[in-house]
Amino acid sequence: MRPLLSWAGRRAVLARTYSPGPSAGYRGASGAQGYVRNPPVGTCDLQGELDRFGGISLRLARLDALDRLDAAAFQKGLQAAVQQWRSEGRTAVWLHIPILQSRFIAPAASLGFCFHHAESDSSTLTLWLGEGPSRLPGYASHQVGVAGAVFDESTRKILVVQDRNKLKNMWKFPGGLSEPGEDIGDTAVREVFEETGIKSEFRSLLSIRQQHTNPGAFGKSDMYIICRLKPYSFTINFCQHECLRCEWMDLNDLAKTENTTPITSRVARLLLYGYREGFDKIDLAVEELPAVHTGLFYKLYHKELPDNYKTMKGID
Ligand SMILES: NC(=O)C1=CN([C@@H]2O[C@H](COP(=O)(O)OP(=O)(O)OC[C@H]3O[C@@H](n4cnc5c(N)ncnc54)[C@H](O)[C@@H]3O)[C@@H](O)[C@H]2O)C=CC1
Ligand SMILES: [Mg+2]
Repeated sequence: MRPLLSWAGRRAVLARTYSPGPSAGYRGASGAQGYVRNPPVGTCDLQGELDRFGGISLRLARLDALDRLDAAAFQKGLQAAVQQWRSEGRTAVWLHIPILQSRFIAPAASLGFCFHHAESDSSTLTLWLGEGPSRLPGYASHQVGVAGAVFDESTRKILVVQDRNKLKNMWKFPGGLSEPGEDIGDTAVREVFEETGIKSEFRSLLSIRQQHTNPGAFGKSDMYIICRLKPYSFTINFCQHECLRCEWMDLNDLAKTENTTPITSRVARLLLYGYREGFDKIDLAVEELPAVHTGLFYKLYHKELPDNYKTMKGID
């Protein structure tokens, strides 16, 4: 969550606080423009940035003096800062701690901060200062897995694998977890290639499964998305670490076999229906559209609109 302020604007609202120093005259400067020169050695200069929700973001990586500070002095400084931010009516504190400064996590927790999330090199803790229960948004609630149903219309064969790491060896579609910033279709194509050696291209999205407290999702929920892919190579060279078997199987056989998972069986029947009646009956196609607020682009998946609805011509 980045403040929507220019650097000059942000400087104007920096909330600067000092813990009580040994000598007189060093008090916490209140007000948005507070400033104190030459803070005494051993004190803690905690500058935060105001966000658009009235919260303070405190990034320890940007504070040079912290290298020489011990946990107790940090706790004192943070306590004074929180007190001041509370009196100024701030709603929350976001505390970003680089992994090498993790000694500051426990002092923050003792003041009521809780973990919000962690990345490989940092953690973020929050403290709600506003009225009533916290309105801060939680972190990620799902992991996203994507599989590719690679279907060759000319032979009516579908690409299936058996997972080496499962207790029961059932046929399923190759797939795996999406990487940060990766489009759903790109995950399907990448995972299919990594696991089977088959090259393919994205055609459509076929189904979405949501499952809570999935054992492989570190306590989070799992979103498992199956895409229809079209192959453009056919020689299997499967990954020995992940797969036990890999085959091109007749789609009818996959739709009928009991040696598969319920979701694979259901999607096999869906594909059979699309193959016979037209894929427009089952496909969620993708289109890229511009986002209004960010200027970025996103992918929208939905059933194809009839032409007259695309143009809205001849529609009341
Ligand atoms: N119903 C179905 O047909 C199935 C659906 N899924 C879904 O597929 C997605 C995940 O796909 P996967 O193929 O499992 O992921 P993946 O293809 O991204 O990674 C699987 C590989 O990661 C490694 N790995 C995973 N956990 C590990 C651990 N704790 N320690 C060491 N290595 C580990 C192993 O090498 C494993 O073979 C999820 O969304 C899941 O719900 C998974 C299995 C069956
Ligand atoms: Mg996999």
